[in-house]
Amino acid sequence: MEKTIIVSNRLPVDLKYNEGKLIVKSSTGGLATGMKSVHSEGNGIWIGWSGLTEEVISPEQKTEVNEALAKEKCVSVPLNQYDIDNYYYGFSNAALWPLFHYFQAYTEFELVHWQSYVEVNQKFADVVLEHLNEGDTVWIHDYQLLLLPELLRKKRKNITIGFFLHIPYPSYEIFRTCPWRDELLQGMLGADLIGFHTYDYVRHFISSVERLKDIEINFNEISYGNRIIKVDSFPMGIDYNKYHNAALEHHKYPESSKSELMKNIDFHNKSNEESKLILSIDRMDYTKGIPNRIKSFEYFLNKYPEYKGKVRLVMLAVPSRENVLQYQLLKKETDELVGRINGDLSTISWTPIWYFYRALPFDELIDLYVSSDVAMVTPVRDGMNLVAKEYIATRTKENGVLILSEMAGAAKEMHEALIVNPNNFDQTADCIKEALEMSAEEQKTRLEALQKRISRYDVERWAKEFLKGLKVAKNTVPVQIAQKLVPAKIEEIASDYKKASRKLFLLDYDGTLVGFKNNPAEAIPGQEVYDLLDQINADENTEIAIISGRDRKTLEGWFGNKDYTLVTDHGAWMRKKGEDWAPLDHLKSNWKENIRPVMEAFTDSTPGALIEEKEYSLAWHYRKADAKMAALRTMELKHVLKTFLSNHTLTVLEGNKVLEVKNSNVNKGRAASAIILNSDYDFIFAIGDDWTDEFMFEELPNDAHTVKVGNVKTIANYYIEDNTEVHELLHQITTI
Ligand SMILES: O=P(O)(O)OC[C@H]1O[C@H](O[C@H]2O[C@H](CO)[C@@H](O)[C@H](O)[C@H]2O)[C@H](O)[C@@H](O)[C@@H]1O
Ligand SMILES: O=c1ccn([C@@H]2O[C@H](COP(=O)(O)OP(=O)(O)O)[C@@H](O)[C@H]2O)c(=O)[nH]1
Repeated sequence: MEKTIIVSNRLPVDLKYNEGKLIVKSSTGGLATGMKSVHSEGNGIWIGWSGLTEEVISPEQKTEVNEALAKEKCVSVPLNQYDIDNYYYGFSNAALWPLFHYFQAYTEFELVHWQSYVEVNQKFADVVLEHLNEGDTVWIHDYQLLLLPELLRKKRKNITIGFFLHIPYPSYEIFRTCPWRDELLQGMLGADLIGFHTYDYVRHFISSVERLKDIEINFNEISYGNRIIKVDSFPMGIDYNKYHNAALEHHKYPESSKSELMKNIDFHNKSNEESKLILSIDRMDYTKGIPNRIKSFEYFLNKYPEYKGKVRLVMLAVPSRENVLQYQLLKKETDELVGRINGDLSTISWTPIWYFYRALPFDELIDLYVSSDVAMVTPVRDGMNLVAKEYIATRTKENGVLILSEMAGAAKEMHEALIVNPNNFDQTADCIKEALEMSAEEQKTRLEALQKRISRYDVERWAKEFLKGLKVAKNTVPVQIAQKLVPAKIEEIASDYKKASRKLFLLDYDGTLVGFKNNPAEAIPGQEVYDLLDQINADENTEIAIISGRDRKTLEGWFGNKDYTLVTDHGAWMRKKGEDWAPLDHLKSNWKENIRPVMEAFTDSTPGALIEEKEYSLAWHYRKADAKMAALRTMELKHVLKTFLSNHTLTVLEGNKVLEVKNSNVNKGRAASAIILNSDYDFIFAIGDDWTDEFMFEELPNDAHTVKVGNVKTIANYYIEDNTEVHELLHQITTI
């Protein structure tokens, strides 16, 4: 039976030995808590690290551990202390984590960490491969396993692999600083579907792939090798009912079964009629904005002193990655801040901040969520943040206000929260006041909208959507690969030609009828070209259309006296056989004033590059430039141009060693359509060598014969190796 294998660094259970006894606990963290419900329902397994290193368990304990995990449908990847120090604390949490959260100054790029990251990803691959059967789906999670998709793909070409990144994907400018950026991207590209929480992360990822890998991307589809990789946004949800129902249960607690924490909260509530609780829950992580939150709370108390004695910040910070220096420093900073503020402001009956440095059991978490009037979720950067959603799910009495940082992925879906910039203490302080004073009616309206959305897009829906997307991605086959044009097929085409009564040849010029020259002006038609075309054109009922990116003047100079249809500027102008030149559309060209300086700047810094100005387009040629430098500069120019053009009906066309900006509603496809419109050709043959010719192939009827010059990706039916074969091919078709 086919199954889904979930793979993540951490298993949904955390194992510990206490005085020789094995303790099995749920892991904290959004990933573990979120995926748990998906895993428990499926028939698959979850592969990850158990939390115990190889050194601390005896062979007998190892068996006990594996049995305990098997009961939970989990399989462990054996990791030793070296792995944990270098792969987990090292590369994952001292390089990738700060880098992807824009904490560049905290980022440590150590070769030994990287080597261990590679080794451990291989260890994960080995365990997955042991459990993988034909037809299985593998869903890999998060930044600790960026290399795993490719490692699996190398061994099993046909399996379905999904990858989801739970943390932000940074802008290219940040990502490029990583010395192993190419390897990381290569690793991710082993997947069929790559998911992120938000479209911003999707955008950044695509931009990195475009700039570093120079591969073709069409909207959110990456064509890589002979596969299509889809990239999409899937905002993760929570197990809404679990939190909602637990909150309903909470309201039914008898006095006697209340936790110590709950008794303290009750005491606080009774101490002052107007007393309010503000909640803060996160792992102790510098991305969560804990010091900023404390400082803005202090700022609030000083700006609005009437709240002193009435409002408390309850802060739960869960210990996390304590071996990493920056986490230790953060703990110290937090302890000191809380100590100073409590020391400065406390009274006999009031402590402004209640601070817990530990993980709480689920029931006590619910106590906190349910008892808090306001939740402050103000990370400085966060992939999603599930605490924000959990708080909303527990507000069964339709009251409570969420203050949410705009830097959390969750802010993209939770507009009804009070959205703040966590670095703006004044704004945050005002938001705290607004939250505390918000009318019951407004609280209800905002909560209802939030609850509706969070309950609909819960974790189950998230997983379903991802798995559905994965299926679609797997079934998206790359555009058909053209077949080599063999002699038998040429004969078939020739026979069609012979039988037909109205025939059309659509011929690209550069790279097809003539070979490529370093200087475009030198690619003039030789006598051989004229003879061949004249011979074809002389055939009864046969027409020739030269369909080129060249400008009108040039083509007119070469073929003006011929009885052919001429299309220039990629389709901006056409001279139909026996007619005058006419534009295909009414086009503007004043945009050139803005684009020319950009191209000039790139020309200046790329020796050998040149600008060709045409009536309705600007082309940047780099065929004479150094290939390596040109590749880099082209990529940059393409990005700059695309950014400039996003609001215009302009497009950047990538031809053979040329980037061309032109009106997007002009292309060879539209020109080809205009030629065949209202005509009754029963034989159409089209041939071209570059990207711009694809539009022409696309627009032609299915029974047209389409040939690409060069064995590259194309939607043409056939290909020939290179342009030296073109003349002979045309000759054969028309004379056999
Ligand atoms: O495993 P740890 O090193 O102890 O860290 C806990 C988890 O933290 C991260 O969570 C992220 O995933 C959440 C769910 O998608 C998201 O809401 C949050 O914004 C992220 O920070 C990390 O991505 C996980 O791999 C860790 O297990
Ligand atoms: O004592 C605690 C505190 C928090 N959490 C859970 O930890 C997760 C934190 O996820 P979030 O997305 O907010 O951040 P992450 O820690 O994954 O970066 C949430 O599901 C919390 O309910 C927990 O299990 N025990």
